[in-house]
Amino acid sequence: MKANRPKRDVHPDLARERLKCNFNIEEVTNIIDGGKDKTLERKKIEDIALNNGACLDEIPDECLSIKERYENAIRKSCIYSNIVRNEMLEITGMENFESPVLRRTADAFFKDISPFMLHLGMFVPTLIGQSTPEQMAEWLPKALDMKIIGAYAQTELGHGTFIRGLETTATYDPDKEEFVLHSPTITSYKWWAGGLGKTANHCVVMAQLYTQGECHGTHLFIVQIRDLDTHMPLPGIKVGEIGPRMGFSSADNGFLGFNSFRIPRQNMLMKHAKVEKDGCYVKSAKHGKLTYGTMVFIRVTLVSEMSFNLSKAATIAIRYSAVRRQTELRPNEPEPQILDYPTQQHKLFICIATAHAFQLTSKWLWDTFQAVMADVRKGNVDALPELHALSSCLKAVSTSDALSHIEQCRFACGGHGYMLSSNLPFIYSFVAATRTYEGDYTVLLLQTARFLVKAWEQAESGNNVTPTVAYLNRTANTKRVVWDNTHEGIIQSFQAIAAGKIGQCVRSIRDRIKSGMDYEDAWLMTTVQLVAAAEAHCRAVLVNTYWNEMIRLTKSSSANVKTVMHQLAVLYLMYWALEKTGDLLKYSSVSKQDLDDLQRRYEELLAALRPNAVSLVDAFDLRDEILHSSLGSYDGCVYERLMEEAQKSPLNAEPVNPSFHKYIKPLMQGKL
Ligand SMILES: CC/C=C\C/C=C\C/C=C\C/C=C/C(=O)SCCNC(=O)CCNC(=O)[C@H](O)C(C)(C)COP(=O)(O)OP(=O)(O)OC[C@H]1O[C@@H](n2cnc3c(N)ncnc32)[C@H](O)[C@@H]1OP(=O)(O)O
Ligand SMILES: Cc1cc2nc3c(=O)[nH]c(=O)nc-3n(C[C@H](O)[C@H](O)[C@H](O)COP(=O)(O)OP(=O)(O)OC[C@H]3O[C@@H](n4cnc5c(N)ncnc54)[C@H](O)[C@@H]3O)c2cc1C
Repeated sequence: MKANRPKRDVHPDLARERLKCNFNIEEVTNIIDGGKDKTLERKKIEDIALNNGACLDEIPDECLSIKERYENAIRKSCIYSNIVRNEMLEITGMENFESPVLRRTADAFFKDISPFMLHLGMFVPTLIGQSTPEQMAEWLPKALDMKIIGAYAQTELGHGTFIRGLETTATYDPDKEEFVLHSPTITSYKWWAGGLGKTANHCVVMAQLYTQGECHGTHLFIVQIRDLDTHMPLPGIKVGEIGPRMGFSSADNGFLGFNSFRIPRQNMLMKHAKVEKDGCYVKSAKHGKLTYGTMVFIRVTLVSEMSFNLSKAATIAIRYSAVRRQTELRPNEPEPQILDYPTQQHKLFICIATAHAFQLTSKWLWDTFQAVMADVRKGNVDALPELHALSSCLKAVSTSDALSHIEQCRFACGGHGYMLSSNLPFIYSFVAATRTYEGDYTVLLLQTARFLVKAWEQAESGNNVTPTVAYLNRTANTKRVVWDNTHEGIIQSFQAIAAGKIGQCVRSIRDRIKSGMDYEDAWLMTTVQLVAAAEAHCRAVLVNTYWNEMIRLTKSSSANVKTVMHQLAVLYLMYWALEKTGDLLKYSSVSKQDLDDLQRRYEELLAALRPNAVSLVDAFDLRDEILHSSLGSYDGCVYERLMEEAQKSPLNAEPVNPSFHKYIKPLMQGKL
């Protein structure tokens, strides 16, 4: 199914915007991609995948029934997997099957999500992270070659957050050297796993391991659930799709129940613990939570995923705002482009800056993750708690911020932003799920808070703490930081806010314990503050990392690229300082006058960035096929595209809908 898009001239307003650009767009693209080579590789891969037009649908996905949409998604997934397998991995290298380029290119095929996403996204990473070398040799080639298709079935109907509360059991039978998987209650049914409902023939299952009459907690198992030839569920397996959702419409999220279903002993993923033939349980992991490794990996990758989604939304909203004109400023003058309104700039320029902040931070987080995992492979797990705390809060805050900024982008496009053809509702509903999956926002911030409270106590007693909380050594015992409106001063203020809030949590917990509460209740009563403290810590990490990375990556850039990248980072610092004025007043010496000055400088910065706005989103280099937007295409022919998309509505296929004769006419004639 191919559809040709008419080639149009660029809208004159957008053409004029591009003439105003005063920096080298390609240099900024290279910084975002991680280097010139990476940009070239990405473009090459995008050309291979997209130049034959295989991804274009004649009928928009949203106009299809649930079944048609799923079938179309499978059709495209197969085309796309073939391209990935035969052509793209040749360029990235097999080991880079998780490359962001593949993820980005996939968006040209799927407005929503591919049913295969969780196969490459979670099933394969779990095999890599949780298998012994023998298991990896057995399963990984089949998975990478799409000979088996997998899902990640952890969450149950009754429990998602509290993994230790999962109810599915895997009981070892030494006589047959098999595990018996069982779902003892309705709440123990696996629920949510992407691709599980109709697509997968295998899945990774998290279950409570019982052997020799003892429960050893949750472990991971690889389970074949469907016949490879007929695709029928195997006897003892009950599997299906969970029903319509807010988004993820083509991901066939599934349910799964086991009725004493047997799998070979070798199907327990045994990298960190194993069950011997005789049923003896042997733990090799140096850290009890290494079986949660896939979740940490995905949390890390989600930060760059948020940058990507935000860059799409910002590109759509800014190009549209350059073309859209509304309201006379003065009588008889032309209506201004809505991008000229400072309120519109306030909504949108932070989205560009945040996409940069997340992208630069994600690269740093990825390097940190790789370094910690290298240590873990050598048996050193010392840095795992810090990585868990860091990945938890960055996942929580990046998904939450991306979500609210994407909604701002939709607001910024007025009524047309509400159209599915703008793609903003799809981007929003996709990102809405990220705030919940892979660990809910509140739950993950509370994990970070546990780490912060311990770090604060260490710093309070004069001990050195780990790098991301090193600011506590400086600020834990300080009352208020002296306000300084330079970038260093603002970063230090964020650190002071974080330290102040963590300290306040520690005092609240101690006061509550003194007044007779046990530790658990004192902690529980303090959780509202603990979430805020973890968020503040995350903001301190984000501003510091973004700034340092921006300086590092622009060292050899041209002067104007340095300036514009600098402006974006300063905008990010100022935006958040102004958002947190209450905290600044509490934890720094900032005055009303200082805040008024900051507000004025922020407004001047919006004006300074205005001429480069369109070029800054052009620098994200998102092809129209990836944007899927009537409002955001490179040529800016917004109204033509809206009209073109409207024609595709199935309701426009006939001049009179049959319901007129069946219902409306009888109603009009009083015959109903
Ligand atoms: C590139 C990707 C792009 C797109 C993706 C596209 C599509 C993907 C779509 C959907 C995929 C979705 C998949 C899923 O959602 S899979 C299911 C994910 N589920 C969760 O994330 C559940 C969240 N819950 C948890 O992680 C844990 O239950 C929780 C950490 C909240 C608590 O665990 P537990 O009860 O076992 O521990 P605690 O007693 O609270 O803590 C004990 C101790 O352990 C430390 N800890 C916990 N987790 C870890 C970890 N992962 N690593 C290291 N340490 C960990 C914790 O901090 C405690 O330490 P201490 O305070 O020192 O005692
Ligand atoms: C689109 C989508 C795709 C998914 N894909 C998969 C998948 O492929 N595989 C898979 O296994 N799972 C998947 N999930 C499940 C997902 O991981 C869980 O939904 C998520 O971890 C949240 O768990 P929950 O639904 O049990 O929420 P709950 O834990 O029930 O949360 C409900 C509310 O309670 C609050 N809460 C819970 N515990 C605490 C606490 N200790 N302290 C304070 N507040 C708390 C939360 O903040 C939240 O507000 C997916 C979910 C979605 C939405």
